[in-house]
Amino acid sequence: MTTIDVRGLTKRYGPDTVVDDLSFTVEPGQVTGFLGPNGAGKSTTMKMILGLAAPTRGSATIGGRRYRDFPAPLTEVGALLDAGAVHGGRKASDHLLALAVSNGLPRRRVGEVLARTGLEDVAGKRAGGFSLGMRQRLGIAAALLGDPRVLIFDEPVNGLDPEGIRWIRDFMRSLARDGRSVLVSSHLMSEMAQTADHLVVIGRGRLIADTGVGELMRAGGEGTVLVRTPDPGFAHRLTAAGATVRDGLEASLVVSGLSSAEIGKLAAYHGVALSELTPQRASLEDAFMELTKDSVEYQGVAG
Ligand SMILES: Nc1ncnc2c1ncn2[C@@H]1O[C@H](COP(=O)(O)OP(=O)(O)OP(=O)(O)O)[C@@H](O)[C@H]1O
Repeated sequence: MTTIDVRGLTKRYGPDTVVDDLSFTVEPGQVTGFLGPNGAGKSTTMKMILGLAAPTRGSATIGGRRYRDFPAPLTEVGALLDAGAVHGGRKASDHLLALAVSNGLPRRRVGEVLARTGLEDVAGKRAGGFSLGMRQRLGIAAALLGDPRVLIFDEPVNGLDPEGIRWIRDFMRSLARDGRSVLVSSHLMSEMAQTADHLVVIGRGRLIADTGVGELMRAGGEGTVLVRTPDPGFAHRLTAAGATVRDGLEASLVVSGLSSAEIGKLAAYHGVALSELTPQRASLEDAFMELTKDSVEYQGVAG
């Protein structure tokens, strides 16, 4: 079982600390989503894990060893940082074969990874003519060549159409089911909510949350309750009972501070008819915005 261990990882570029004392663990058998707004330091962290950038302080190890200490890194860790990094004039199979041969991997792996990523039919086509989704698959095929236990993907769904996103999502999950450790970055909570089991959230280089998807949902707040009633005085009764009430869409009331059961009892006590009483779960997107609101680089101002 191979984990990624990040301990006190710090990276400075000149006066800027872009990764700041970051510690987290990526466990096998699950997809860990690595989330943060643009510029949060996700790519820099991944590069340090992969030995492509040197930490200013701290360490990033895979199964207890640094990336650059692996004699055959591709058999330990597969990574996709930039799907554009493929020689456009080369056929997909030749691209993979060149990688396999130069890394001492068996040639049969080329056929195996082409099959696993559904690229068999286009194996003889030049990568330059591939759609972004196909290039992404080719990058993933390359990452899988050494059959590594650990996989790292930087924003793999960026720019993909819904079908491509679906494919990547299912593929990440299948890699985790194999028992591999999968670290995937994204700046979209909505995407990660459907893909990841565990979330590591950073903002301005610092750890904000290291949590299961379900726990984050609960931490996002107890949510609100949507109430509809023809009784114009009920809002006042809710406030008097300790709730916070604001006007929602189409004459509804958005109530926080009381559960739907408590609101129902209050209505019954006062003989008020309710036409709707719906608990609203805080979405992961809300939880994420709440967590990272102090760390986004540029905040839009609502008009
Ligand atoms: N080589 C470098 N030299 C100087 N600054 C850098 C370098 N690489 C990254 N940075 C800065 O470090 C910060 C973090 O960048 P990074 O790419 O790691 O963030 P990110 O979370 O991956 O963002 P995004 O989602 O936009 O890719 C940014 O402010 C970026 O400008």
